[in-house]
Amino acid sequence: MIRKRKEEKLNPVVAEIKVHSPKFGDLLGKRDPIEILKTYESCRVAGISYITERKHFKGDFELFKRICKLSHLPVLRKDFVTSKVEIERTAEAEADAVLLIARILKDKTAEFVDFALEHGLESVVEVHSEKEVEFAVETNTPIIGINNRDISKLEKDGGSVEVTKKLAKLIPRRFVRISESGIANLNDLKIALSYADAALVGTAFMKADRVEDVVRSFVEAKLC
Ligand SMILES: O=P(O)(O)OC[C@@H](O)[C@@H](O)c1c[nH]c2ccccc12
Repeated sequence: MIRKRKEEKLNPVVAEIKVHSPKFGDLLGKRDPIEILKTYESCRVAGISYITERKHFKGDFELFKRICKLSHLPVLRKDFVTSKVEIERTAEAEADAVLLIARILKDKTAEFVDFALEHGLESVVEVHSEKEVEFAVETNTPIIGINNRDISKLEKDGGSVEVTKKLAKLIPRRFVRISESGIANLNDLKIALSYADAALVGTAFMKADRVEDVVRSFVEAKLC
């Protein structure tokens, strides 16, 4: 008798290929970012995130385009987008989603979300405060990202999933909610996924000695 393989419930984890952090410095080392991508994919993460910002995160738009072309998973472009040209570039790169930061765009957030949707991109509107949640819920974005850190502090603040706990309940369930940043261990992940629909992790994966082991532990952990 062949036992039916029990449907494995995987945790919805978006894995970030984060090559540099203002707080920790170089995260990539001598590794090939495409190998990191393949490792993430082999661990059955839900999606891929990549920061294209150059100055503080050492992003590389050409690498971003390669990631979009090579990955079979949804790819999110993270940057401090302030112009619609950047949305067009994201769409031309054949990405699936673009981060739009409510702190930056404020009352232009809704217009930028619609522009992204018109260009075939999903948007992730990022919030870190109640005020920013107010901007986000007025838009047509399908996804709201709760940044557990204050992005203006460039990661110099710790970042706690308590921010997700505080803001998630202000976000109607018609939105997909992603808890982002400062998710360092399975306890953080458990809290994040108690309030949000998915979790986005970068540093904890990139700093791991054995990336595959840590990513797999996050994706396969029994959290309930
Ligand atoms: O490395 P962490 O703490 O797991 O965080 C990842 C991601 O959330 C973070 O890099 C991030 C969230 N929003 C951003 C906007 C721009 C640059 C980076 C980010």
